[in-house]
Amino acid sequence: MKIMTLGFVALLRETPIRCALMISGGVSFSVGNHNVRAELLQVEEELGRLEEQISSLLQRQEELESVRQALQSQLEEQGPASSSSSSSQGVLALTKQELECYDRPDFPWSDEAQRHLVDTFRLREFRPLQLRAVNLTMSSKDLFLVMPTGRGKSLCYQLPALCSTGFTLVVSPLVSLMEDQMMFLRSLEIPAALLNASSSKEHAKTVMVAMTDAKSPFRLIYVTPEKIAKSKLLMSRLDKAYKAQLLRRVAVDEVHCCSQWGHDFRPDYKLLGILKRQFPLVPLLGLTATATSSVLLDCEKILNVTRPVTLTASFNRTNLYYEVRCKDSDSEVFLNHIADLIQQKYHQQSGIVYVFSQKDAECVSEQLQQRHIEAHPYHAHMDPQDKTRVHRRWTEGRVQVVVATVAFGMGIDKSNVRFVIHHTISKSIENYYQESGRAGRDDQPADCIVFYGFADIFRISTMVVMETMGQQKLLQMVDYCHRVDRCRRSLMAVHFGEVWEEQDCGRMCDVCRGRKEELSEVDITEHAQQVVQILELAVSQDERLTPLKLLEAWSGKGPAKHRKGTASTTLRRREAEGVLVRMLLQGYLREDFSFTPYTTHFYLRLGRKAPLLKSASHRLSMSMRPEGATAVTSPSGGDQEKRAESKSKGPSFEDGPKTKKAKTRETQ
Ligand SMILES: Nc1ncnc2c1ncn2[C@H]1C[C@H](O)[C@@H](COP(=O)(O)OP(=O)(O)OP(=O)(O)O)O1
Repeated sequence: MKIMTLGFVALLRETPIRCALMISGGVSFSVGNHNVRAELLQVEEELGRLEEQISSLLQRQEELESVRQALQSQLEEQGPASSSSSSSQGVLALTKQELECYDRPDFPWSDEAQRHLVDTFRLREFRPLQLRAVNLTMSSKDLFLVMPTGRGKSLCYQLPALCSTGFTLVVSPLVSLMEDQMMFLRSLEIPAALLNASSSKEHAKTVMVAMTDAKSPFRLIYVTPEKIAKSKLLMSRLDKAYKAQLLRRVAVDEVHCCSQWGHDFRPDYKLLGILKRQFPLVPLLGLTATATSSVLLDCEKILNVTRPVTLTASFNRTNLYYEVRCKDSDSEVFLNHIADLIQQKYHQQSGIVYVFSQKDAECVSEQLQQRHIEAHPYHAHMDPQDKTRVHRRWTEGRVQVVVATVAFGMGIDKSNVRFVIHHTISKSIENYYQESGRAGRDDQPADCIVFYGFADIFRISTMVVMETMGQQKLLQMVDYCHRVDRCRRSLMAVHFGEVWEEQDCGRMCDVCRGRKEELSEVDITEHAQQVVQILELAVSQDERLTPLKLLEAWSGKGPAKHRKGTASTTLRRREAEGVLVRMLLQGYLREDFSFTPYTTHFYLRLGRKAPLLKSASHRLSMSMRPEGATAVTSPSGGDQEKRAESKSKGPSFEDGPKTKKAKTRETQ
């Protein structure tokens, strides 16, 4: 941020336009006899240049961040500090050496913990940070554990519960999540209980009595935050249990729900501070898959924990292969493509196909069934019993593919999912990370493939139009799909405040696997100028164009008035779409919406940077991979897979007679 501000001030000083900043903070333009349009163009040009400089400064900032991380880890090798173990207030709870002691297997409880890991949880070994977290909480330290979804946070309180007397109180935000956990614990024969608003009086009484009974079988008691906030009886039982030293640990799942800054704020989580106030000697373990340091700091205050140890696991899922494919506009061809993929590459393997809507879930699953794939739909409007049935049959391996909306999310914990295919892009990178992250929970290789289609951008855009930042987040997802010059992982990492270098990817994305020398930077200025002309014509006619109408006019089709005196393109459809997306991402185009009682319409309009294209010196380019140049394959890809692949690569200006013409024109 600092860099941006300084850069901005310096650039303002250089700005040649005559504008006087008024002391009141307003801006007065000394326009005089100048043509307003010319001056506006100059301002726009200057803004465009500024934006480019800001973007290169941001890139530099990113590079410096990565150098800083490298230097910090060098220091950590030599010295005592560790950023991932500090309390979120920046005061180190434990030094690096002290923390490393918690990886040792010689604590008094270590043998028992190892035995439970293997015999009770049927796992071979701890995943990174699990052992450390177990030892820290067993040593009565307050702990915040930030770990990506599916990495095994639950084990970090469930296993200690088995190695301790008394019980662990688990606060969880969703009854369905608690029920899943209960089912899981039951399958491992671990006695646990659940208290929520719909618990029967009899059941609640049994659980409350058990809290103060040293011989009670329950090792874990799950409650909703509402129950703690509203039930005096529960608090009095917990008080008694505390005094009898039977309340041994408190685990707050989804701890980010405490903070208003977190994305899932739950008002009742704000009241959980009472737990540490009433039971100061009981260690608290806060778990989350998504929390920035400011959110954690807020949680620390709300929960009344002082200087907890914070363990942060990397969000990089190294066993997942990320890939983007272009979606064929012919739905039959596209469906065949998905079906071929599932039949040839994931034969008898379990997977999920994420779709945009309930209708898509039903249609796509039906079409896959027609192609002899055992696929079933899953969406929010299904009967709960049907949902449970589909989920169960899929978990047991009797259904190969679930074709689902995002309703198929929380509580989905099948370990051997070998592929997650996105039939439509997600609405944000964070969403994509979560959804695709349901693959490969067993740490074995798995593929995450997203099919990227031009029209889908606008379908989703109208859906997220009301969400704060909805549009920006969607465009980041589009950027993730559109780019062919940057490692998919590195684009994702930014969203988790991490820096993953290409070596962290290990050639586990299509970009890193493709050959860099095949990429070409194509000048698309003239194409972009043609688009601007068409939109200017529309403005002069007081019309707005949808993306499809714009493409139509640009291809010399549709109503003549939309293309009067403008040039039509010789680009192929996919190439033309690529140019529009690039223009949208770069601010040469912008979105516009209109609302009717029944639907939301989406239009493309001239963006802030569009006037720059009037200047002869201004160029716009786009990185491209020639079609069919690289047969990228994911870990288990075969020959057939390569053939399917070459059909679906991104936009190209380089092959076929049509595009050669376009290329010649570009360089004129
Ligand atoms: N050490 C381990 N080795 C292999 N599998 C493990 C290990 N620890 C946990 N798992 C498995 C058990 C579950 O099937 C899966 C996810 O664990 P879970 O505790 O539900 O994740 P989580 O709590 O981090 O995810 P979420 O954020 O979705 O709740 O990982």
